[in-house]
Amino acid sequence: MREDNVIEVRNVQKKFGQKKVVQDISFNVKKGEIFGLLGPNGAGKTTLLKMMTTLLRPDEGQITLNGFNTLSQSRQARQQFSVTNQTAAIDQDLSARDNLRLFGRLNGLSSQASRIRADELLTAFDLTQLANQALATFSGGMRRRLDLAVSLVGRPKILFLDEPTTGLDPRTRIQMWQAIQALVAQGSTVFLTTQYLEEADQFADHIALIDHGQLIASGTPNELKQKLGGLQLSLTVTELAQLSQAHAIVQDVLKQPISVSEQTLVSPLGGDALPAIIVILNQLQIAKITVSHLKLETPSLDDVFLKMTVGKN
Ligand SMILES: Nc1ncnc2c1ncn2[C@@H]1O[C@H](COP(=O)(O)OP(=O)(O)OP(=O)(O)O)[C@@H](O)[C@H]1O
Repeated sequence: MREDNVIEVRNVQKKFGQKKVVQDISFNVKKGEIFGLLGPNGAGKTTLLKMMTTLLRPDEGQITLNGFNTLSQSRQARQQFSVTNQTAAIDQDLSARDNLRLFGRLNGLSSQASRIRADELLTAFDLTQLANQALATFSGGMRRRLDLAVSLVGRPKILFLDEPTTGLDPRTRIQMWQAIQALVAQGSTVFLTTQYLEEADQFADHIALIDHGQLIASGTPNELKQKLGGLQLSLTVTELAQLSQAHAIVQDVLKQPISVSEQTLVSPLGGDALPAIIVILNQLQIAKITVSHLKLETPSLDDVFLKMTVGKN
């Protein structure tokens, strides 16, 4: 294992019956990273996460957590991480504070240390006012916050999160991300699955995109966007009647596929972007085509996701 690889996934495969749900997937997660696993519904994210957290056996391949093999050293491997969505472990009849203290004790903290940790987490997750209420009275969002707080009690070296922000209101989402970033700042590594590309773009250091159980792309958000050809030109014509003429000019200069939405043309720019833009603007001027909006932009992760998974599901 390389020193800075906290998680190594090597040629992992899983079948359910005849269906190959995870097909020969390999990647590494480095210490202190937020690593996002993205993929459409049914891509195999949860299955992979279950194998990484020792809940499911891979048919082939191996996974190590801090160097411990999840099959042959499962006990040590389990000591390396915490995982959310284990709400079953939280006691409904106890208050939020008592649950956090109990988990502190179960994590080997002294009575005093678990009281202090519980209070820290209640504050971090804005649960102080509800701290003494029984969980049965909590809303879904409050439960999720407590669930994450509970998984942070022991300051895990690795934290696995399955769709941590799905269904949360914007304020709670921000709190979740702040808590995740605080944990990473203290040296932990976070592996999460998400459907929210803009969140992955903003917060993940590294992203793996899977589809039909296969790894189809992996890299930093910027690297993935570069795979789509880097910068793209977005140009809006003032008159709809001039759209097809503008389309022909852009097509002629860039020789790239152009997508059209209302009066806007979007096309990837090649390596020599600036001269191409100058030529386009000159030709538009000669043709007396007026432009209301001109923008150079990097593609979004949405574009990457759609391009790489489109038509395959
Ligand atoms: N225990 C199981 N037995 C049979 N098939 C299963 C089992 N668990 C998952 N599958 C199938 O494996 C495929 C991948 O499922 P998985 O839950 O890993 O996907 P996912 O990427 O997490 O999807 P989602 O985003 O919808 O949660 C799906 O086709 C699912 O129906």
